[in-house]
Amino acid sequence: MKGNTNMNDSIVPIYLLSGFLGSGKTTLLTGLLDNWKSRGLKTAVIMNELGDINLDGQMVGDDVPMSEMLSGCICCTIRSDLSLEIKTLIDEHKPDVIVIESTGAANPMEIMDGVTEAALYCKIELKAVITVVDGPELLQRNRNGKGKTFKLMREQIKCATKLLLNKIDKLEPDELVEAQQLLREMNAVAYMIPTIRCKVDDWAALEGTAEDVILTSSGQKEHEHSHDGGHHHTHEHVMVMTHYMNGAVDSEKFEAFLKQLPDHVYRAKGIVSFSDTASRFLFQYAYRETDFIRITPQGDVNDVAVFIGEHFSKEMVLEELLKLEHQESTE
Ligand SMILES: Nc1nc2c(ncn2[C@@H]2O[C@H](COP(=O)(O)OP(=O)(O)OP(=O)(O)O)[C@@H](O)[C@H]2O)c(=O)[nH]1
Repeated sequence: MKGNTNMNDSIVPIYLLSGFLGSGKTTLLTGLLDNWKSRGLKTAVIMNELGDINLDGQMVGDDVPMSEMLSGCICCTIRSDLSLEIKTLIDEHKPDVIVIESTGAANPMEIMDGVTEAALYCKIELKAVITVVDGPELLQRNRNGKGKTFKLMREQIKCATKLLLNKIDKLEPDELVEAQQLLREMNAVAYMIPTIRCKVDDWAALEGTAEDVILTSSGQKEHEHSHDGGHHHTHEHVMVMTHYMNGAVDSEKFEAFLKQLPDHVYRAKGIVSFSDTASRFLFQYAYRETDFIRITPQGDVNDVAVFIGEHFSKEMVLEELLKLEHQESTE
């Protein structure tokens, strides 16, 4: 903190990133960080993952202060700690801006409460709730029955002040119109932009003003999620499986394994070492698509695979993984 003469009298803007699992929140975070950095702003990040390790953190540079809230969802287990996290980040790092990336299964209303609480003892302002929407997924979930997951998606859309309709490269023109209309029905006021890989040209429009947060958060009254007595969780049907890898696996066999995951696993990611390449990879899987990025992990990071889905067989996934590991150790 030497030489930091920041009086810290200014109000620290907070941005909340929300969106369903795999919609593109981390992709957007990377863009926001680059943008703020290029303007000389120091950003701090609060990340929350459902599961016990934070993989998205690997995508954030060493120079960005980051606080990780793991094992659970900000809104339920550690909601009151969120305000403390915010205060600690401000005291220790004096950031110009804070961004909170919430787990895809979180209800942003609860996180907004935590941010509001923090405002009691530090100078912060929730500037925008940015919800990233997976275009194809929205249309599909809207057509095929409207279960709990769809409800959660709608909550995230409803309380947004900024909506990114993402993955439009996977939509036909008429589907794009349909998705835009659907978003407008759910949220008539938010600023909305269609994007591919969350690419935004007008960052200023995304940063927005505080007024629109207040405007939409008044919708909170309609919101039935209660933490007293009933304790309804909007995401109790979401399952997570974490497996720490026991060794390297073959890259092609691993990719084939990902592509054959049960339908109910809608998200997987992790860090793997391949027996046929020298470096480690961050892998991503969302809706039948895989993505591999070569990485040099920060600090001591284990090889691990995390699977998120609704009621899938953890045993079956584990069995397949062990088979892949075993094949390599015996060859
Ligand atoms: N085709 C396509 N793929 C995209 C687009 N945006 C993101 N992706 C891919 O979708 C996957 C998920 O993106 P992330 O940014 O990690 O999504 P996320 O919301 O942070 O995921 P979680 O943190 O797991 O909830 C990655 O493999 C991205 O490369 C897009 O516009 N089009």
